Amino acid sequence: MYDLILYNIGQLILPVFKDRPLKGKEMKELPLKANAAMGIIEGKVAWLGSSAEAESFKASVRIDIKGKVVSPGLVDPHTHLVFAGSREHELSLKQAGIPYLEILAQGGGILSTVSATKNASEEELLEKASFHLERMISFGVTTLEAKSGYGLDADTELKQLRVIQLLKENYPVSIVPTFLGAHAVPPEWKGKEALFLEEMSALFDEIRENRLADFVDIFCETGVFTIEQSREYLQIAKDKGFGLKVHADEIDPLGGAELAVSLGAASADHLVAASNEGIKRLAKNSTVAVLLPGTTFYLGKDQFARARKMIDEGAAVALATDFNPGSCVTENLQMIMSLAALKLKMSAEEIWNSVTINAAHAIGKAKEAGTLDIGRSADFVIWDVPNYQYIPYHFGVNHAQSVFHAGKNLWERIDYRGIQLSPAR
Ligand SMILES: N=CN[C@@H](CCC(=O)O)C(=O)O
Ligand SMILES: [Zn+2]
Repeated sequence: MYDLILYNIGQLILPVFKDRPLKGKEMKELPLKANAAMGIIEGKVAWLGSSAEAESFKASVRIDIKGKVVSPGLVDPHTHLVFAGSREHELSLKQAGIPYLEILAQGGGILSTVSATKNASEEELLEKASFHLERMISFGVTTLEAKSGYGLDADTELKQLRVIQLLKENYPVSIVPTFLGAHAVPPEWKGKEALFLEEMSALFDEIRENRLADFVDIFCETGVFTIEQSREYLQIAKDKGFGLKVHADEIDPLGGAELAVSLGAASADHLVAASNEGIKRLAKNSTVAVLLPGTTFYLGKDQFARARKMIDEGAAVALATDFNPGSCVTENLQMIMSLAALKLKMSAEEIWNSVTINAAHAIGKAKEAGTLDIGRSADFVIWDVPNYQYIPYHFGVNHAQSVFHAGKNLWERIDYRGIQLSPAR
């Protein structure tokens, strides 16, 4: 007796799980089951087969998918979910051509969100993050990463990490916390970056003991932290048992990709300016290149990350929203899938692998998330589309019909109910 049977699935998307991310040509393989059915017991996938076979099975609930698409729950491996305030005033600065790093250097950008976040209570941060998280879920996300990084002092960083813990307790989705205390240099620490990093690394033990973060990340960029500062900081984190992530080569080609690979980081993120050498090293290793085309789009740039070169040379690529209040203000991972098709020239198969299994590898969750198989958590999305290629193709809207985590329905689209017009007079 199944708790739930889905039948008449037009295309069931089943990305391949390996003990490392899919690389290069492997990313073109996207196994699909046609006329499929899936049985769920106690929140786990208990059976996968054909719709015809499922007809005789007993189940508490049966859902007719009507030939549409079912995929694993999407995985968003790079978000800055917890912050206060918003920065719409920066739009006109951007339109006036003031670069992102210049706004930051003038004390705006990340630093203006830092002031707002310092002044917000834990409850206020939780309420705002919950709002954004619910939106992410509505777009089909059931596993995500969430970073701190808008505190840049012990109290506020820990406050953000505690809010991520509360989100984990409040929502039946999987959230992977990352400590990004090294997100910017606070004005009072300008010129004393190494000392500031010591201050942040002094928090590692407390964070580890209280299981407040799985990963440590750093913004390695011109005017923020150098390669050498980043290497030293991340090495300490690694020695303490954290997984590593790097905001790498977003704007200038500093060698962040090379750094991430040399430290065995789980991911190098952004990579818009990654060098040929950096791409070569990614291709030879399993550090996932987490690409954020929404950020390039939102910053109004023409030069996108060289995803084609990365994949063609054999690297593992994942995609994320980078949801944050300054450089990419969207919770919509489906929109990122469209940008990946249009701006990164990725195929639909590569895109799906990038928001499922490879995204899960980038945050250490590939054994639990990113594909569907017997014994795995039943995290899946029912999509109101005729085929998997349709989602990147029809952009800017929400194609999710129902979102499930561990067999539980988290979100359901409300259909158009019609408007009662008063009779014409
Ligand atoms: N580049 C650094 N950090 C974020 C942006 C954060 C912000 O602007 O508030 C990013 O990944 O894009
Ligand atoms: Zn980021």
